[in-house]
Parts: sequence; C-alpha cells; structure tokens
Amino acid sequence: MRSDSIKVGYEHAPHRALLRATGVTNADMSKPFIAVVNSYVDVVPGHVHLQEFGKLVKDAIRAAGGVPFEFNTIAVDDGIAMGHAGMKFSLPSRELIADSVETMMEAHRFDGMVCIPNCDKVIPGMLMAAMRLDIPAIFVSGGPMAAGRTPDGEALDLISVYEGVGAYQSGKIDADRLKMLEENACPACGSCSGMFTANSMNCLMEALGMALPYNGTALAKTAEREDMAKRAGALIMDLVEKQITPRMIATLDAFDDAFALDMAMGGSTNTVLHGMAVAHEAGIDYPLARLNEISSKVPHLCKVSPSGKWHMEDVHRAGGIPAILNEVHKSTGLIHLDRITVSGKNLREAVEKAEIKDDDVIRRANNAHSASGGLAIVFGNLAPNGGVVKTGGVSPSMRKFTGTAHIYESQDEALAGILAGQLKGGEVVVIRYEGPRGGPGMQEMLSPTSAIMGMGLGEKVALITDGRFSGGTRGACIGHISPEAAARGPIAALKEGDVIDIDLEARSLNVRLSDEEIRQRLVTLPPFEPRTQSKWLRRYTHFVTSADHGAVLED
Ligand SMILES: CC(C)(O)[C@@H](O)C(=O)O
Ligand SMILES: [Mg+2]
Repeated sequence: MRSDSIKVGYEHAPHRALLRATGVTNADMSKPFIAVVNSYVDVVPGHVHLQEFGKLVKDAIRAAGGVPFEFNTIAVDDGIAMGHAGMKFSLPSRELIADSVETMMEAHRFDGMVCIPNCDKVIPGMLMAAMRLDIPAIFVSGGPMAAGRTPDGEALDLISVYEGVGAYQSGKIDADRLKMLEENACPACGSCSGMFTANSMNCLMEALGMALPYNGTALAKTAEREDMAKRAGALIMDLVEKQITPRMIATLDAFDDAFALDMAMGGSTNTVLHGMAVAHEAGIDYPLARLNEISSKVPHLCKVSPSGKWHMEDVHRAGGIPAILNEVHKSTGLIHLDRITVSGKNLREAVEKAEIKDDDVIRRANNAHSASGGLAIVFGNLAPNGGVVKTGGVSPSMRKFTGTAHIYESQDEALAGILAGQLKGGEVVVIRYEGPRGGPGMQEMLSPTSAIMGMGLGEKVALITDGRFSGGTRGACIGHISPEAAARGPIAALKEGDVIDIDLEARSLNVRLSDEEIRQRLVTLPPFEPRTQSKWLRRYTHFVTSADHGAVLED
C-alpha cells in the first residue's frame, strides 16, 4: 500500500508515533488509509452542511475496514463573490484546490480518497487533483438545494434575485418584491437549485463515472443523499483493493459521454472550461471544436432554470441523469455504456433501466427542445480560438444578431453602465480585459447579464466577453473568447460602433473589419499591464493559459 511508506518498518516508528497521537491504533496500521477530502465552509450554502455529511463517509470507511483521515479545501461562494473584485478569485481558487489536494495526498501517502465537493470551482479543483494523482477516488457531492417558492407557490432560485436587481433598477418591480425574492429564493442548504455550474458539474460526474447515479440531482440532506455518502465510503475500499483509478474511468469516451450529457441537459458554459481542464489533468488533449461535433448529434432534452422553469428536484423526480443518458443512448447510440465507473459496475447498469417519469421535464428525443445540444462553440475573426455560448438559453429571435459594439473595459464599468441605462437596443455589449490573464481570473458576468435580462433588454442586445458566465446566465451571451484581449486577441482591436455579426446556427462570431485593419489596430496598442495588486493573482497571471485550454496553469 502507498501508506506503507509512512507506517511500516522500524524507520517509520516516528511516523507511527505521530499517527498514534491522532488516534490511530495498532489494528489500524495494517489497514488502508483513506483521505476524506471535504469542503465544508460556513459561507457557502452548498457546503454549510458538509461537516456532518463528512462524518457519514468516515464512519462508512471505518465500517468497511479503512482508516479515514479528513481534511478540508477552501470553497468560494461565486454568488457572494459576484459583481465585485472578489469574483477575480473564483476561478483561481480552482487551482489552489487542485494543488492543495495533491499536496495533502502526496505528503501523507494516502491509499485512496473520497472527495466531497458541491459548488462551482470545488468540483473541478478536486477532479483535477484526482486525475493528476491517479489514485483510487470516488466523489459524492453535497447535493442541490430545493427551489424557493413565492408565497403563491411560484418557483424561485438565486437567478430570480439577480434578475430582480435589474427589474428593480428599471422600475419593473418595487422594493417589496425584491425583498420577497431575496427572502424566498434560497430556502435551505445545498447548491443553488438550477442547472447552474455546481449542479451541471455534479451531474457530469455521473456521466464521467466518477460519482454514483443521482449524484447530480438527489437533494441535500435527504436520506437518498446520505445513503450515497455511506455507499461512497464503502466503495472506496473496493476501488483501492482493485486499484481502479480515475484515469481508468475518465477516458476519452467518458469525456465524450459527459459532454453529450451536457448538450442534452443544457449545462453551464463553465462545464466547457472545467471539462477541458479536467481532461488536461487526465492527460487528454480534448479539442474544443469536438464539442460542436457532439452538439450536432445530441438533442437538447431538458430545460432547467435559467433556461426553463424546472429545477433539480424536478429532474430527479423525472428520472435524473440516468434517464437523460438513456434517452441520449437510445436516440443517438453515442453513449459508451460498457465503461467502468466508481460503482464498480458499468455505466450500462444504471442507465439502461432508467426511465423518463415526466416527459415535460425530460423530453423524449422525438420532441426535443432542439435537434442540437444546449451548448455551442463559435469561431470567427473575433474568436479565432473559440467562444462558448449556451444556445439553450438564447431566444430564437437572438440566434442570429447584428449589432454595433458598445465597449466596456471591465465588468465593473459594464455593470455600472448597464444599470445607468446606457443601452438602447441594437448593441453588442463588449466586455474585455476580463480573460484569465486580463481580469485576471476570468470573472463570471452574472451581474451584467442578469441586469440586461431584468431590464427587459434580453431580446435587444447581445453580449460578448473574454470573461465567462455564471451557469445562471441566459440570453445571447458569448464568453471565453480566445485569444483574450490581454493576449492581444482580436477582441482588443474593437472600437465603439464596429459592426458585429453573431450567427449561432453557423457557429460564427465576426466583426466587419479586414484582417489587415484588425492587425493594424492591434500593433498600435500599448503593452498589457496586469491589473491587480494581489500577490496571488499577480502570480496567477504569469502562469494561466487561455480559456480554450481550460485556463489551466502552465505545467
Ligand atoms: C452563483 C452561481 C449560480 O453559482 C454561478 O456562479 C454559477 O456559476 O452557476
Ligand atoms: Mg460560478
């Protein structure tokens, strides 16, 4: 066992002395040492309940013959970090989590790990570490929050409040309504209840094979979720015994299946960024353009908030991720069912018998929202290396749009301008210098996109950025534009009033300028100066790579 290198032999008497002081007994010394990688923090509703949740896992490990050792990662609450300088730290926290899990696992030679993520960056951070280490691992998430309800029963979620801000600013709702939204949108612990980034990633882990069936949809603090924790604590012992490791599970076929699910369920655009980063750590160079090939073959079957009225509890009730995967399998033949998963069984075991129990929530392929998937990658002279859009969240009238550039040099400037009523309609809002290096930290633009929707401008303006979006963003919003402005991508060449053409069917994003004009404009720009005094973020800007490679740090 890996852990023999800290607990076997006379030369490890000091190590054992220390382990005894933590409560390890003589009998424990011959057992596998299992890390419980928790992410309990008080400030995130998706993590506030994970202390007792982690205990369920530890007890199960011990009952199955292992010795559990729990440690914690950080967890950023994107919704609280949103709309101010705090959001610059969100994506970089993913790298801190990956590196800290690697550090703890390597320093203490654990034999396996049960990872307990839930919200946005914690899932990819832990998954990146699991792929990097390639030591037996299983994931069990903290679970989604239930949807909120207005006093008359209308479903609410965090995005209702974000869009409420724009509606209040433009006089569409009063202060009492905004207060009601604030008080009712998030009823309890769990990851915010729509198909936002946390739930998207927790669902993708089922398709990847790194989490048990229903990991993405069984609500937090339910008997079903707690049973999943207990099963994960027992299953890690089998994975260690059989030496089934993450890279044996998360193969290229597994990533293809995860992105096929993403297309069918209309996941957050962040799944593209994080999926590329996790694949990179698994040693797989996943080409961004491959997503369009998958999107063209996989129907969009499920519209969950912000793209529709359903929430995770509805998806669970309707059959969950296994039911979506089964419908994709039956209608496209694309899903690789005979792949091993952390359950010790093949994907087929959970998927083939799964039925759709409510075909309003999970549509059948012959009645899909669209024949192509809910995400797309656009290319063109503004995005030579790609841009990402959640097509499932774009209204039909905005899938083809031409507008004049209204340029903001930062998210803060854009939010202030939008809320001050600067937009009239017919514009393409350009928010630049918010890429991985330029921001730095590639902020999510939920505040500006929600303000646009809340002010009723969603059918009148589009928005493009080298930053990224929240899973709660909807509308004609294209993000992750690569190369970013700080890397002198063409988005840096744009001037106020330039005419921009967006065509989602053609997967294109272009400005009506010649290549020579773009080149001329770029060479006149001054050298880029990092825009942060933060020591950590300054270091981050030196190592971060482009969004089309997952914005990972250079190896
Ligand atoms: C605040 C949210 C909804 O978590 C957002 O940050 C996301 O990425 O979905
Ligand atoms: Mg987020």
